[in-house]
Amino acid sequence: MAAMRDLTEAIHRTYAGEFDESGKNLGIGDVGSDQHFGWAMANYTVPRLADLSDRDIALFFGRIWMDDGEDFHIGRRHIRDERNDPLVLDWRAPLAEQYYRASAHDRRDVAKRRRFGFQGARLTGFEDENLVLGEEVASDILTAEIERPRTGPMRDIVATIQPDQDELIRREAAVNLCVQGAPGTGKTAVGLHRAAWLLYNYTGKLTKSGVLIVGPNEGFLSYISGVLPTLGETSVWQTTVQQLTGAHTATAADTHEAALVKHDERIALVCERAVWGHVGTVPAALAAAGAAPEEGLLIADGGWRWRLGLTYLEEALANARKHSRTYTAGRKALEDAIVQGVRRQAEIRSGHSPDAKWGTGIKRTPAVRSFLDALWPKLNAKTVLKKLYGDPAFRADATAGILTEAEAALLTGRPARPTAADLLVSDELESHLNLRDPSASFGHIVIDEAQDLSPMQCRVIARRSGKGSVTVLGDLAQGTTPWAAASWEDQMRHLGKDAVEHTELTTGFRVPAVIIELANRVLPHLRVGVAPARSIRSDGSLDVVPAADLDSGVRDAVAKALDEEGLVGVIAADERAAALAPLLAGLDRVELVAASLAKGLEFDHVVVVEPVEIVEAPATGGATVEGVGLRHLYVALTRAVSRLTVVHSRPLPAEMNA
Ligand SMILES: Nc1ncnc2c1ncn2[C@@H]1O[C@H](COP(=O)(O)OP(=O)(O)OP(=O)(O)O)[C@@H](O)[C@H]1O
Repeated sequence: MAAMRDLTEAIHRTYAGEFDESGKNLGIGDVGSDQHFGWAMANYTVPRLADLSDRDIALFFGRIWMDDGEDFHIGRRHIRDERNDPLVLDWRAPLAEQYYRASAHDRRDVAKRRRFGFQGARLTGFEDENLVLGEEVASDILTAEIERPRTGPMRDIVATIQPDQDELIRREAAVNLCVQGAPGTGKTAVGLHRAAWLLYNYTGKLTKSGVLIVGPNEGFLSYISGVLPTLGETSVWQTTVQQLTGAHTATAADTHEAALVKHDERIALVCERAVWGHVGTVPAALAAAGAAPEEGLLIADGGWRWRLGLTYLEEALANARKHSRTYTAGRKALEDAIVQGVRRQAEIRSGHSPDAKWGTGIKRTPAVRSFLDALWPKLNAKTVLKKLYGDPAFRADATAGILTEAEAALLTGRPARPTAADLLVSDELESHLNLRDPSASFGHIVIDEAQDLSPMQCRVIARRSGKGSVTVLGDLAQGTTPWAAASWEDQMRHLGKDAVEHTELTTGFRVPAVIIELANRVLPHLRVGVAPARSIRSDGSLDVVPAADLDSGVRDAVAKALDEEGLVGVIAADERAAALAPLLAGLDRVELVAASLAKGLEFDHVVVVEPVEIVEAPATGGATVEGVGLRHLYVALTRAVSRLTVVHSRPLPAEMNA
């Protein structure tokens, strides 16, 4: 690695020098080709140098001996010798697949596998499996890796990726994956490693179109933010669904009922009708342009007068409707057809074809303009939204047969001060008006906690996916929004993908068996048909502590938790969490988390405070949503890597009892 670094440094010195030199004699605006090249090389070498300077990282974590006598080391990055032969294979290289997938039953030409254990860059041990002899070792290195105390953000799992995870990570780029997985089964880890694998194996295509990771909130994003950079990927966009949909710029709030309607998939139909319903009929448009329908459209062009008959106009309208993907393109097609009709007459009369400037003139004639404005008026999303919200007759037309009258009445608001849901409606309207620039679509989108997305949010993401593929990760049992998905098939339909591979993960890596057993008691009460997690972990501890005084119960539990290594997460109903803040202020290694924001996170030790309050708490926005509290409790109970303490002063919710 030192040799590779030296070489990169030499390249950097050469080209950085050239870059500076070539810039010296250039005037403003001049760019020499050497400078382009120097700039490119400097850009290439700087991140590569940073990558190669990381000393506190093991160069490899595995080794395989093949049947033909060859052997390979597997590591986080490719390392080669001075003859350019590989010394260590990047974990994403095709051959590394054998390291992860080979088993005694399906050896894949692997004779022997060795796993190395590391602490930082220090080798701590190794385990061998002689697959020819049918050996399969329950890996202590994997167990130690999972149980290693958390110090902060999520870590990569490259050294211990399991075969079923590897299969998902390495599915080819065109495949749309939908992964249902119980808590702690590694969904987030799979999604992030899949992004890294795709970027490595489809570099050309994906670095251009981009890979996007969508997460539920900023806390979650910062928790996962370090994983891809440690794998050498810094060019991935990570965003929350709120940022993607613009919801973070919303300046007003909807009532719970209004938000429910605005997030509903039927709004997509309303939007379609609200836009396309503006297209009128030819006779009415002729009348509006001051012409008698039977005369057709009369166009004065200098000394000439042209006439387009009713049949021609009807046909042009039908064609524009049929062949245009968006409303704005349809208007243009109709306008072009009008010019084309006139042009044909002009050619017959004069024997030659008029130029483009003449065409522009025809479009600008008062007759054509007023006819077009009446038949196919110019629109933008804001004006349509304003009409939909502010014009009862228009709204009634746009929603008839789609929404009930009571639901339609909830479609109100001020587009100038939009709510988060108004931005979704606006985005939907815009999609009927104008085609998105295809280059603004991502080649691949990884969507985590996807069960929480509403149909309208899914559609916003779908429009940014275009022809790209998606990896959709989530757990129906952890759905806590009022519009959480009840089925993955529906969710994938909203995401615009019909060819989808569905899988379910059930091997739990995070939560030890004693703790998952408690959470699994709650699972049947959530009424979702998902499989419970089976933990691979027999360690861990669970304490249920009744406390006469909740505050002192929490204080004692936290003090005891701090006796052990690692992070302590205190999870309480949102209001209770706010009240506990002074009690826990300034404590090192302790994080206080509102139950509604605990999703996706994990801590070595979790203290769940007064479960019954978490069950009773209203959903975000103050509304009562059937069953959401119990799902928050299920999420809270499944955040512990090693130890869970439940502190309660009121009786436990009945669902927690065996
Ligand atoms: N193969 C593995 N080797 C080591 N650790 C792993 C492995 N797979 C998962 N883990 C660890 O298990 C924990 C849970 O993984 P992750 O957060 O990806 O699960 P999840 O399914 O997204 O959970 P949730 O649904 O609760 O958000 C993480 O600490 C992750 O690093």
